Amino acid sequence: MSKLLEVRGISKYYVHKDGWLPGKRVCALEPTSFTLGRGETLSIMGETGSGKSTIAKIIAGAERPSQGEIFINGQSLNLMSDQQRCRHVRMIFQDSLRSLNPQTTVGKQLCEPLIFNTELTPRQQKERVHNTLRKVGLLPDHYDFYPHMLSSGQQQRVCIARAIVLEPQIIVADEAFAALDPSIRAQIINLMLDLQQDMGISFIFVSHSTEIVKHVSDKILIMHRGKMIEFGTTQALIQQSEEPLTRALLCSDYNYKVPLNSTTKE
Ligand SMILES: Nc1ncnc2c1ncn2[C@@H]1O[C@H](COP(=O)(O)OP(=O)(O)OP(=O)(O)O)[C@@H](O)[C@H]1O
Repeated sequence: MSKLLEVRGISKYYVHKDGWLPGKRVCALEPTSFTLGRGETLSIMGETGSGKSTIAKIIAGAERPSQGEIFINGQSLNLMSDQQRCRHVRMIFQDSLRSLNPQTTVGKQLCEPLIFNTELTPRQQKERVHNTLRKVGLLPDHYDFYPHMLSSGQQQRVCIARAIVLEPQIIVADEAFAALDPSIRAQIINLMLDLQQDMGISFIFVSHSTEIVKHVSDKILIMHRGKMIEFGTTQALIQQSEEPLTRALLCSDYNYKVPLNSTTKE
């Protein structure tokens, strides 16, 4: 599998602006490195506050790392414009359904990334959006619908359409499907896997669901208090890991309690 993404030593410190200790530096992510191949799926697991979303946001460009660098096809993301980065990596957020604008039609919302990031003419934009709607199992007619005219499953498909309309190489989904009804969630995950097959997209999922992680992942990264505990293929981690946290997250028959003081290091 050819290397698409290389994450090299990224870390993140936040400085508290208010609260009890203004000015205090908090380490959300210690230097972390891993790679991902084209068309592969990586899941990031770990308890709350362990740094999963921080990794996701840094890869998607929503946060800057304090240190380290990320390469896509050997090209540093630091040296790319926002436009270039958008064409490589797109993110589906936890509250993606709420990120749809209720006052704008689906078509206009899907055209927006094309207007800002491509040279396509309005006619080509519309054509690309129609094709993208078909790819996610919607109809070209949905172009003129407003979000409230769609079911939650259809709205989620619009969010996926918005992520793939620029034909990125990587999609980062941060707990994007957790709030969905289980039957819709299964359909949406199968849709993502079909898109991966058709378009060769690599996925990075942040997930708490062992079942989903085992079903979709080629590789898994386990986080604890801002530190990478383990990174490896799904099979290797399930069959060979001796890390208590990995086994607790992946093997339901393993009984391990995450220490109560397992908040992020300061
Ligand atoms: N903007 C911020 N300012 C200060 N601290 C932050 C900020 N964003 C995240 N943190 C802290 O960094 C740590 C890691 O947060 P992160 O959101 O990456 O965790 P997570 O593993 O995704 O948690 P969850 O599963 O609950 O979403 C947490 O302690 C969090 O409080």
